[in-house]
Amino acid sequence: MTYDIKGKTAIVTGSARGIGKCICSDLLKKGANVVVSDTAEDVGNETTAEFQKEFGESRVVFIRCNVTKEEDLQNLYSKAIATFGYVDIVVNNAGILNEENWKLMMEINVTGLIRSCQLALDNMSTKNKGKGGVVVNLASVAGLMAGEGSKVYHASKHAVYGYTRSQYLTQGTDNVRFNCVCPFLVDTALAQDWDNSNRTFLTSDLIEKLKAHMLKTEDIAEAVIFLIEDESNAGKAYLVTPFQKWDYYEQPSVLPF
Ligand SMILES: NC(=O)C1=CN([C@@H]2O[C@H](COP(=O)(O)OP(=O)(O)OC[C@H]3O[C@@H](n4cnc5c(N)ncnc54)[C@H](O)[C@@H]3O)[C@@H](O)[C@H]2O)C=CC1
Ligand SMILES: CCCCCC(=O)/C=C/C=C\C=C\C=C\[C@@H](O)[C@@H](O)CCCC(=O)O
Repeated sequence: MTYDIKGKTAIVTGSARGIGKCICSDLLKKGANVVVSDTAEDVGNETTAEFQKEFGESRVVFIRCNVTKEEDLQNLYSKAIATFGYVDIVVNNAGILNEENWKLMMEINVTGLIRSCQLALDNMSTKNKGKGGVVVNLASVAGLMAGEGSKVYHASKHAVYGYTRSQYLTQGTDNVRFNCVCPFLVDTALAQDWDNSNRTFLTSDLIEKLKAHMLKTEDIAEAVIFLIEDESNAGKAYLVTPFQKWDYYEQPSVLPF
């Protein structure tokens, strides 16, 4: 079954630039109203003005939100609802790669994402008189495999994967659909940082190979739109790599019953 994005309202965290910005653009093309949200206020306002010019002033707003701050997240949801009437779609995209400041990375990549999911449920769950909705979380292939150079980043993305799949187990009572997308390396500022910080761990040969296969932000936005529209695969992780056909990641079963 296909979920119709037209006329729906979407929040995308960390969307001033990079993958998040591209997701906003595709959601707008599909007819959604969009909340651009980020800590970077200047870039966020520029991005929003760009979108307003292309898609109309009334369809997109910028709301500043640091996902590590409870009051910012609450303000994000309440202002989005005050502006557009309801929130149907949430893309938890904000994320950093910073092994030195690993506690902040866990706060952004894991704690902030989980808190945003809880607020999505508070506002969208049919148990709370919501109309249901869709949440897509940005995990990574780093959430499905080991990595010598960015161990805490890998741990954070394993957490996103585990949390998203666990939400699926109760989605029947909430009518809020959860999926995560697990991209390979994407050509953004974050990937550039990873390249620099991994030079001590990875051979230059491997780095060159990885860089030669970088995805584009458009690839990830396309995958996110696909997940939002595909109502039949809730709870699953969607693997997006340049090496195979994009597909749902099948985790082996652990329980013998
Ligand atoms: N670039 C890559 O190779 C891959 C990225 N990802 C994930 O995709 C997501 C987006 O990454 P990129 O676009 O590559 O990075 P990016 O660095 O280009 O964009 C991230 C955005 O998040 C914002 N942000 C940072 N801290 C924030 C906070 N506390 N609250 C709200 N916003 C905040 C930044 O200001 C920035 O606009 C991240 O979750 C990342 O882990 C997943 C797989 C591959
Ligand atoms: C790993 C942090 C990078 C941030 C971007 C991201 O989220 C996605 C990265 C995509 C690919 C990374 C590949 C890394 C490969 C090496 O670390 C490799 O040596 C790991 C081998 C692991 C294995 O199980 O064979």
